[in-house]
Amino acid sequence: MAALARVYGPLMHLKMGFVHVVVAASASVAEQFLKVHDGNFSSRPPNSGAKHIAYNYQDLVFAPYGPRWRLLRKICALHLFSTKALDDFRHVREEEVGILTRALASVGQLPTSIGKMLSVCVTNSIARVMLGRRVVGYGCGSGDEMAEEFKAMVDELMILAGVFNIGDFIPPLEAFDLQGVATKMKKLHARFDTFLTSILEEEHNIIKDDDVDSNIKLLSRLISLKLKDVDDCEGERLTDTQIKALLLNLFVAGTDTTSVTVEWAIAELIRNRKILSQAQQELDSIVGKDRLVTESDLAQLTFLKAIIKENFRLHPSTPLSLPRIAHENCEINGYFIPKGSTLLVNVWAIGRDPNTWADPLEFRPERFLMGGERSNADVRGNDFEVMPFGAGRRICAGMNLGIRMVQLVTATLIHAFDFELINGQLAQNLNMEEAYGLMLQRAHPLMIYLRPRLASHFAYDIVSIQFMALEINSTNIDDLFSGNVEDGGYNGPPIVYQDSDNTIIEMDDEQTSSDSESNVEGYDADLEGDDDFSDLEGDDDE
Ligand code: HEM
Repeated sequence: MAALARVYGPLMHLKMGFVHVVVAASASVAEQFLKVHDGNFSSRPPNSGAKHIAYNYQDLVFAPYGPRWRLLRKICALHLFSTKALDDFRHVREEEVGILTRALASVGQLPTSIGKMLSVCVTNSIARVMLGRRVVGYGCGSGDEMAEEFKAMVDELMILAGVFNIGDFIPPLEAFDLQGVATKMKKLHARFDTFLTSILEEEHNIIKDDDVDSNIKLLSRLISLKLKDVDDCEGERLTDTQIKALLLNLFVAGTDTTSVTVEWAIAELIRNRKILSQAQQELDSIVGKDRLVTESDLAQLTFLKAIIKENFRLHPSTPLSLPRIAHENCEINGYFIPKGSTLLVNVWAIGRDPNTWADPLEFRPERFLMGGERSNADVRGNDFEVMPFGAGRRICAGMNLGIRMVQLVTATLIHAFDFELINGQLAQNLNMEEAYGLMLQRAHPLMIYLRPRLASHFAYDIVSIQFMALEINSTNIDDLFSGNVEDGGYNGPPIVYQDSDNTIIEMDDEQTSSDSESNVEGYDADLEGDDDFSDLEGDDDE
């Protein structure tokens, strides 16, 4: 599509089956759609994934713009992604990144598929916040059925989401399900629903048992919001189905987007050694070599943040963002856009547009530093030249969490390790090919050796855990500390903790062992409403 735009211009019309698709491929055209005409493009087009997997549009990602979307979005903005909510769970992310670091350090001389490890770290960070438990382990061939099932479902969902389903573009053929996509989606939905229903039922029981601490988990908070009215949502109330759909969204939208971004960043840094050592110098001077990076260090890591922005420019994890649909006819840059057209914003092409960026294919974080060509540019939807999270009303709901996680994990990895390619491969020959799909995956997963570079006792042997704040149940404590790969838990040397009085506690062996029917509503039912959420979004200013 980027190549087509070079021939046909930054505003293109494609006819895909019965569907009119318009593609925006320059910053100024994207601004027209996502700022000037954002209200007209604030729903997503109908699609089989939303229907068969996402509880028939009962989720946040695909809900039509209207009261249901507003309710879910407000709940997320206030309870999940506000600065306060993110700060409350900062320790969980730091602990999970600490566990990742330990796991990577314990791999020793073996090559590591870094992307897989990153995915486990991000998934568990979200799971512990939402559910109070980890759901995937670092071990392979895990004996933990739930973890195995979860991982298999997410992998299958990613494959199905990337399939070009003919029925979505030629509606009369939808019923025939020529590729068998809808059938696979329905089966996958049933598995997800069993998984999510059991989690929800368990949580309902805990709340009935009057567990005072359970409200720490965000899932309990969501359940407690079920009976409450939320302003401007026209009496729409949260249902169990919507809670399950939201959980599904958070795991699917929040995990691979983040881990894939970090994997690209590490690949870029391996190819650009000078930039890597400049970042390591910054980290050594601000964090030192005796501990891991924390979220409170991030504000001071100016160069690291420029690296992350440059990486978002070149490797946005959803290269065509998520589609939108025109609610009414409109005119953009003199072109008539008919009602019902699908909008794709080519975020990938915009980030590489030679009319905007000097040497667009070069990895040059300095462009985002003082005196650089885009020193003030941000990636939060205000600058249309670089918008990995989209923009406007439907901008990524988890953006603040995504940015924090990408910054923290990338900073920790480059601070704690040096990287070496396998088989004596030269950095300049590293294959940077991209795979086709909804998500911008690497065609060749990054395989590397990791060489620890910090004082080992502090950085790799101590994970500072505040026991009081931990929300993991007993089963999952086993997973977390298990030295047994078969359990799907952490497999490394004994973990030493520091309690709140800074007393070092070494864990001994004993301690270390171990309604799926959607509430179907007319899709077009509630496209009205005109809200600006700028006041509600977590203001996670750098
Ligand atoms: C590097 C990390 C991430 C990237 C690059 C990313 C990117 C995006 C993009 C491009 C969109 C579509 C925006 C639009 O239509 O304009 C989106 C939507 C969304 N994202 Fe993210 N995302 C990331 C992380 C997360 C995380 C961590 C979560 C939650 C745990 C999340 C949850 C969502 C949700 C719920 C939506 C739908 C919002 C709506 O339709 O109102 N994302 N994301």
